[in-house]
Amino acid sequence: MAQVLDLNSIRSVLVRLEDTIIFSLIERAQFSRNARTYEPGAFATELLGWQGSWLEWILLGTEQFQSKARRYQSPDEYPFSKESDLPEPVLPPLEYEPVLHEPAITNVNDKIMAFYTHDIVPSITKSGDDLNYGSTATRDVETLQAVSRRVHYGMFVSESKYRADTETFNKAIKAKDVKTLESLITKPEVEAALLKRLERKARHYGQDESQGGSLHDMKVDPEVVVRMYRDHVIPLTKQVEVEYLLKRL
Ligand SMILES: C=C(O[C@@H]1C=C(C(=O)O)C=C[C@H]1O)C(=O)O
Repeated sequence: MAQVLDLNSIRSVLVRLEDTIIFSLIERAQFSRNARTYEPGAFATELLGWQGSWLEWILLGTEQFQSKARRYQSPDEYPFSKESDLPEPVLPPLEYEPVLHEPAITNVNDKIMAFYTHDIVPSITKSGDDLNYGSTATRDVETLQAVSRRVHYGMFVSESKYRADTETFNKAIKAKDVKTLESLITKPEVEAALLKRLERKARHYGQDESQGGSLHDMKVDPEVVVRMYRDHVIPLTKQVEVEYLLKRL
């Protein structure tokens, strides 16, 4: 009998990542849109002969260095770059107690990159170009990695739910019944509480209590944060949960 995986402690990680993600969005919002950061073949090609975007170049370099520090041997970390482009760690492998079912692991970072660059960046930044391409890409990488951790943590949620009711899940998995799996993993009350908490946090962070008002430059629009979770983060987390279950047996 597989060991119980405590869903409440898993959910507390998701709550903590809300703060990380809101603060990383606030940091990114300090700079202009700097659309050239995301354009393949813009200045990154002139400068580096790199065919992708400046962000992709910075992301690859960051992930290659972090891969040497064993980042991607952790079961809650998934790279945006191709695994074949990442070097082996310089540190010896850590012996993790296997929690996730390895063949069921899925990587949806391409979808995270798409919604972040096409929807979120334009929603939290002022239009224009302030030439801060280094800071822009650095803040983008921090935000993308935090959102990636949050979405892929859905596999731990899924494993916990699976272990708590294996028989019910096995029936739906064997029937490839996606609708039933979606219904089994969906907790509307958890989602509703999360969106309310998120709105409160985003409204509060960046406030200067001593001045009684908000530091306008230190904030992101709480509605954008709520929309990001409602329309992208939560649906993608649930997709990860279902895709994980479909490959669980
Ligand atoms: C993450 C969970 O699974 C689903 C996804 C949620 C989310 O992404 O916030 C919240 C509740 C569930 O619908 C959970 O049950 O906590």
